[in-house]
Amino acid sequence: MSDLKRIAQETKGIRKYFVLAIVFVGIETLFEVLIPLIMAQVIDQGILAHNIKVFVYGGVGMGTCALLSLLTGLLYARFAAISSTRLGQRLRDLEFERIQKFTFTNLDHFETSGIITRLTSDVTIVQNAITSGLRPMARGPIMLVLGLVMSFLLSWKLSLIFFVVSPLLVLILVWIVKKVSPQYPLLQSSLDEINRVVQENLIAIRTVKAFVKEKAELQEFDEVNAKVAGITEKTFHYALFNTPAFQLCMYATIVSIMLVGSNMILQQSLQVGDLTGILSYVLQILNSFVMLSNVFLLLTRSMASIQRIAQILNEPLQSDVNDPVTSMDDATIEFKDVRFKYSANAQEYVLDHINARFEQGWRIGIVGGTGSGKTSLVSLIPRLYDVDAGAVCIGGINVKDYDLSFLREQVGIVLQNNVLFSGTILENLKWGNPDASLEEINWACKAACVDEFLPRLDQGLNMRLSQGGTNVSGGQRQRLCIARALLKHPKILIFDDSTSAVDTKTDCRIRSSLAKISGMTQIIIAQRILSVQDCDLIVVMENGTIASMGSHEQLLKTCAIYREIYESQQKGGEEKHG
Ligand SMILES: Nc1ncnc2c1ncn2[C@@H]1O[C@H](COP(=O)(O)OP(=O)(O)OP(=O)(O)O)[C@@H](O)[C@H]1O
Repeated sequence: MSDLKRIAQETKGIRKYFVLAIVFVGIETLFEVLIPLIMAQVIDQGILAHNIKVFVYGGVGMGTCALLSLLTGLLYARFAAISSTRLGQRLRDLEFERIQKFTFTNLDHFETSGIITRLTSDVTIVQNAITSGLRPMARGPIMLVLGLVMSFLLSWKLSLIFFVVSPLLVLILVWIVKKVSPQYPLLQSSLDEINRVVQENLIAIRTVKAFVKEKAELQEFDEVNAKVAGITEKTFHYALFNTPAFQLCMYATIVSIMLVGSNMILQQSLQVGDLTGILSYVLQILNSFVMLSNVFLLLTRSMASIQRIAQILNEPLQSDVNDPVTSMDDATIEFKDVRFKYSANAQEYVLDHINARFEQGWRIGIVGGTGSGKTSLVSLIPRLYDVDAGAVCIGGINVKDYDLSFLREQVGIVLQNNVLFSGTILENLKWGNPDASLEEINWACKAACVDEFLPRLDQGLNMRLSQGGTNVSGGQRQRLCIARALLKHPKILIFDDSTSAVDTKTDCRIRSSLAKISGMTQIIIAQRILSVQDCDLIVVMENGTIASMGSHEQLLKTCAIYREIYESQQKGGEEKHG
């Protein structure tokens, strides 16, 4: 219920359409319910009593009711469509806005496929609940109550039959709802799974083809597809009982009313018109039960989706401090006894007791084995993740005290697997700084060695990149990402193994251009010692701790791990050249 409240809070401006839709469907139902009552009068006091006046007035009355019912029905449909469309738009906006504020920790709580389902299918289900559910939800109770009142007015004795049949129908409907409702969350999570398989396959389609894994992929898809079909079948298997249950009860009631009613007509305690009227109300009353059970099913399905949408809207974000710092005079970075792990339940810290100081304008190299914590360490600087203990400070101020957007503007990061977006190369570069002049763009392209391959590309800066930038090589992509980050003119620039796909000569050229940029604190994570050996400080990571720090020469003398990496790379280099 709190999830429903959460969504309801966000429906300002839409509620009036929602209320209007309910009001019009209510009026539509009232007119519809009046028709059998007038019909009973027309038969008894018009046709059977040969009173032409009652017949004509009754006919006009029924026609007017039908016309007004049609008109209000149309108005209902319009307002229901507006509420549903706008609610869908609002929910997608809210979710997307929230996701943009997510940190990596938040993102770790969701699968990408689950986020996509929550933005698409779950929103559609909530919208469907309005378009298909609002009408029966309003009509059901009105028809039920008015139908009962009217049939009691016509003949209370005959109407007692409803009290025998209705509980039976209610029991069947409750059983169906109970069986079906637990299936809906399962159905939505199985849709997540199908999205995941399709998404992974499409993203890694080149790898799939290179490993000739099409069959295995097809099999995995078939399995999740069959799972979705299985759950859907199970869900609708129970839901299908609705119609036969309704028909059974309806025919049982009609037969009983006909039997008792015709007896009453014979004994002259009931008129033919009243019996016809009651028979129409039988249909209305039982129909309203089925409508209500369908609404229940729709609501349970949309409640499952509302809960999933609310998970995104309620995901706790990194809190901004009250008076956030929005200036950075000094880009010196300090790690003060930092401890960090990705999950609160994890046994061991990924980073443990990290103490280090990187002076402003320094170039800091970070090396270490895979999984030693290099990426995790630099992720704490722009608060992609937050420390569990200790503090990361920039210019003596805790990163948590900075305005988050400001902090991230000051810290550029070129990730290991940075991606480009569909659009031209120029648009991609300007993503780093929309106001960048052509002069600045040329400077960044030169520094990142993009100028080496740009003239060879079709249309140069205006070449269109495909989604993810897959129509340029890995090394070219990395260089474009570096140029993009340079255009941001950050105070701190982090390169996370971002020249791994670039040849050694180009890597060397990029490094020497970067060395010329003064005042910017640069952190370079690299596998190759060659990429960091001229740095002011080199940090050697091992199992989440700093094994050693110093210059290249110092580390060669004092750090066995560093020496080992260096020597193995020297040997590799010699063997290659030999
Ligand atoms: N999002 C994550 N969730 C849980 N554990 C993670 C996550 N990212 C990394 N880890 C774990 O944290 C540890 C450190 O990973 P990290 O990526 O910082 O290492 P690294 O030194 O940068 O490795 P590499 O050189 O391979 O990139 C590893 O054991 C890794 O499995």
